[in-house]
Amino acid sequence: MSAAEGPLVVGVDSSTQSTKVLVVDAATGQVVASGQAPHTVSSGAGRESDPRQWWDALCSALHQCGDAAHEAAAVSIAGQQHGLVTLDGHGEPVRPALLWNDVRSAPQARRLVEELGGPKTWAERTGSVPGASFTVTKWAWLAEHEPEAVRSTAAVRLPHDYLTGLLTGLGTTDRGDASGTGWWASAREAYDEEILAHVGLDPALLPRVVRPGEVAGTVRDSHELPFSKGTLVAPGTGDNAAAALGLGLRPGTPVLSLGTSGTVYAVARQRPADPSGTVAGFADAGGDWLPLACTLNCTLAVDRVAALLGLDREAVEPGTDVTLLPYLDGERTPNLPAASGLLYGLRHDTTAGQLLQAAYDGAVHSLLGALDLVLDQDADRTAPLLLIGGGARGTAWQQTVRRLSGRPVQIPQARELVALGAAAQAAGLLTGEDPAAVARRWRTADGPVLEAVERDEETLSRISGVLSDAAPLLERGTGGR
Ligand SMILES: Nc1ncnc2c1ncn2[C@@H]1O[C@H](COP(=O)(O)OP(=O)(O)O)[C@@H](O)[C@H]1O
Ligand SMILES: O=C(CO)[C@@H](O)[C@H](O)COP(=O)(O)O
Repeated sequence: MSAAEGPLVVGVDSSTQSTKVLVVDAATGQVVASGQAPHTVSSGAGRESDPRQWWDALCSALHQCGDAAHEAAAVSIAGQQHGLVTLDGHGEPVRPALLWNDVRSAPQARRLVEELGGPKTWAERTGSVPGASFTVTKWAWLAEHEPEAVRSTAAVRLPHDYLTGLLTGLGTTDRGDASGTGWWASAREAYDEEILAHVGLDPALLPRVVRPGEVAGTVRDSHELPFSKGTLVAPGTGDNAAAALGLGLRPGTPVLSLGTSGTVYAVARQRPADPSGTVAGFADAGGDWLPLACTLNCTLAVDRVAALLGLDREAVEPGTDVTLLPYLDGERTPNLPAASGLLYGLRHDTTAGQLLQAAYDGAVHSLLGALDLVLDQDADRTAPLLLIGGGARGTAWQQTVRRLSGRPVQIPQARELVALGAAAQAAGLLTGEDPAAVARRWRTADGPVLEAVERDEETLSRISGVLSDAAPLLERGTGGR
């Protein structure tokens, strides 16, 4: 037996690049064991992953935790948002999942927005104007390009629903992840039958939306997993909503997450409805909301630029006039799905380190541009930005965010806040507490605060200028996609 004070809980983050598992002492928040296993994502025109690989990665990461997972009393799965998982009558994937960063459904997104009343109507109805990341546009793309796959589909799931379903044998989701589909009416907190009918998706194929604090099921007999039979399974949620739980976030505190995606968000009491489409009006995993803006190009894009230059990711040099818009995967914020990377202002004396700094600046510019739109009128605009995600460990990321935001930046010492948020949700099932209160009790957000420095307005306006002058090129794309 472990020397834990309380029952053990398991939190899972099944994100784009890997699965991370934490076994946590519910009494103290101490991480007693952890595991991680990678995923592969297709390259080329689309971004797809085989859902069975997420399950294998989960099994592998859990086994790395040894006996601790076997002792756990509850588990919760958080996952990358939006991905379209199509299952056949035997629960097997019909085809690989279409991921959040696959921009092939941009034409379907434009068409759906037009056909069903325009951006304002969509924002009022679902909280968001769906872009290519949203599940509804991926379903529309599939119906157009692979109608036989649609005909073979007996169940539609999001990544976290798929894994939760394999644990429990039941089809469930939660309000946080459901709000990223584009077929969940945020005003009514129910599936939107009219939108579903419009895209030809039978609501019977969708999972039941489990309420916050409700048990989604129990772990069924599985020789593959180190869980005990009967371990409670929490609703789970999307990864950003889980990180909000994991930070014990209170309304109005801004978070900037640097991972495969870049995201900026806050918890809000008011239901968001941004007709510009920049802010997605997600529900959080409790009873509140999670206005959020997301970029497709964050740590991977900057790491790619570093690799092209043959530099370590920290080898930045200051003093650049070069602008690099790192839209290697197309972009979502700003909404430029056909865009590719753009370099402007190169001179004989530009150094490789300056080019790398320009990539960081370009990635952070997009996120900070959306920050004011994410925060509502009650937010404290001088409060520290909480910096999380794999990139938050990098000095170049920390200093770029600090310089371009002009705000204090707090770096929580706890790592893996998505998995910690899932663990807090699992702990809440056992203790009856609000999961965000559990995370506050665990002091997950504690960490050093970097003082504010003067905001680098010159760089911000130079990037904004290039972005607006290059708009026709970026909108048109290179034709390669
Ligand atoms: N020490 C570090 N400094 C800067 N970046 C880092 C560091 N460690 C990891 N990263 C970045 O973190 C990214 C992964 O972040 P993570 O939040 O785990 O991603 P995701 O959850 O989207 O899979 C990697 O792409 C890598 O660039
Ligand atoms: O699409 C979004 C948010 O709307 C992304 O944030 C995904 O949820 C993927 O997350 P990571 O794998 O980067 O954590």
